Amino acid sequence: MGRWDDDESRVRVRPNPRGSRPRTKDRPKHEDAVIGMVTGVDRGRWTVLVDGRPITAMRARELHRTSIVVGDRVALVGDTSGDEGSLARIVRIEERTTFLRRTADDTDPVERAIVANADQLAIVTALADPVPRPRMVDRCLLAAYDAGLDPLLVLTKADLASPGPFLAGYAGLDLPHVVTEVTDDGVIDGLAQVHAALADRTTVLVGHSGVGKSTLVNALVPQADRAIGAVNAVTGRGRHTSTSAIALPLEGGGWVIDTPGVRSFGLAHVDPDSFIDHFPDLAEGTRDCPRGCTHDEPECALDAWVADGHAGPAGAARLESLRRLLRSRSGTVEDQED
Ligand SMILES: Nc1nc2c(ncn2[C@@H]2O[C@H](COP(=O)(O)OP(=O)(O)OP(=O)(O)O)[C@@H](O)[C@H]2O)c(=O)[nH]1
Ligand SMILES: [Zn+2]
Repeated sequence: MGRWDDDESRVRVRPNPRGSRPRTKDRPKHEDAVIGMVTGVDRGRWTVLVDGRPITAMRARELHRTSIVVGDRVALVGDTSGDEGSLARIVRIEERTTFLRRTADDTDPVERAIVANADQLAIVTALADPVPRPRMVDRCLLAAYDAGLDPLLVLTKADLASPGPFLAGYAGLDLPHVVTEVTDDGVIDGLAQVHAALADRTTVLVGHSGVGKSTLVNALVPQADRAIGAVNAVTGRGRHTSTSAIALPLEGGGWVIDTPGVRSFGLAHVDPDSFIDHFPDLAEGTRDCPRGCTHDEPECALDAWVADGHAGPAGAARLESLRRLLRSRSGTVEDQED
């Protein structure tokens, strides 16, 4: 895995793996609060959108170090005018429907919260230059399933390589995907399909450097600079100096959440016993496994099941991928591929 940027909130692992309990105890105190959505976070200041109006806010003392991330719905009190220099106070975080997070690596217990309330994870992968990394994609898929987000593959640079071979690796999964390429006149072919896949949804975009994610975000949200301007007015920092997530509104409805600092997902917060559930193309093959099978042991029934062709031609690679993730998670090997 690559290096990590630390510009995200850190939270300690909690016993509840879904871990997004709202704080309800101080609810009656703030009946006059207004509710907004967090669209950006930077150095202890949150940008919260209320009725289309960006408001700068700080975290109320009573929330202590509770992490508040992009996508969170929060209650604001104090100066909620959004006027220059004004500062509101976040006094409550509404219950989260989903919570995407990661750890720095597969054995590090410190979680980084990434995004709340998203419903889709778009894994942006170039078909060439840089070459696709199926293991990295598998890791993202696992993180998406675990967080309760629907995965979407966005395959870029189709002008350089055909999507067929890469998609064949996922034949057993029937993953939703869109394919794009920048044409000679600078237009993105496939952009309409991307728009359709994102419409009215809150989609987190992740991808390695150079896959064409910025190209895509700029095409999807041409007014991105203005939207980002709201954040800059608050922090005095430009987009390119910030590595934290930012939510951008899509014209027809829905949100795109760009995550410049996130290149991969450490999975220390995910129970290894649940990994197999996040490989739906393999899960069925565990019926004949011995009780308590880790699926990375000689008695595992998956080998025979995959060899019999039940998981299709991609089965062996997917099983290998599952096992590499399991070994990386247990700390026996480091996953060098991503
Ligand atoms: N051939 C080809 N090149 C593309 C395509 N999309 C983007 N690129 C190029 O790929 C390079 C990387 O694109 P970016 O959009 O900057 O990639 P990124 O994923 O945002 O990378 P970072 O900015 O490093 O995070 C640029 O030179 C783009 O012009 C495409 O569809 N085909
Ligand atoms: Zn097994």
